[in-house]
Amino acid sequence: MTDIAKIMTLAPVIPVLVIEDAAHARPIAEALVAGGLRALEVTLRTPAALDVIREMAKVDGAVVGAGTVLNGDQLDAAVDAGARFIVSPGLTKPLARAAEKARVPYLPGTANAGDIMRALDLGLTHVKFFPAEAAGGIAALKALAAPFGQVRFCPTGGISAATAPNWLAHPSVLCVGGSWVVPAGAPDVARIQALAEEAARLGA
Ligand SMILES: O=C(O)C(=O)C[C@H](O)[C@H](O)COP(=O)(O)O
Repeated sequence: MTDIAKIMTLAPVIPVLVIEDAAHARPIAEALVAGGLRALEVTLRTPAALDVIREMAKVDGAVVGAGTVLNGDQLDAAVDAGARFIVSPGLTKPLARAAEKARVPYLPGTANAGDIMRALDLGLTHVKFFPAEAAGGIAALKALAAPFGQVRFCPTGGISAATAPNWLAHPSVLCVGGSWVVPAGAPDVARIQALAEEAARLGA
């Protein structure tokens, strides 16, 4: 199983996907991969999410993960559906243990020094910084990165194509996450591919 560092370095941006209709899954994943984004985070926020993971997992080049995973049952369901990595908005010990048991790469959300220390206690050095803008923005990330030199971040939450380069410029940031690459509603695959191409060039 690929480790989370490899997944975080496949591209500068992990698109965060909220997809209502499993019929949209494959065309969206194909457009994202064609645009250069391979790690795709399907949030478990819609009833279709597990079917979306199943469909996207069939797309060549896509490395499909599950986001908004809140507990071990959801983690197991996502892995059964084909998720190859797991993302959560926060960090709990039971979820970290479930990821370890399932041997699936796991990116937990952290927002402050205590969260990061709990992640380190659990052997997790690669974390999300969420909600990135609301939790203090780049100034907060810089302050947190100083005492945690070994930690690598994926800031997510409130980031756009315009602000992503500022985050990616920080040496502790391997990638950013964001929902801007796939606008809500019926998919416009040409537009999604163009947004993915732009995102794939960020930080280059
Ligand atoms: O729930 C999770 O596991 C998450 O990953 C949270 C998402 O990353 C953010 O909600 C995306 O934030 P926006 O790009 O501002 O829409």
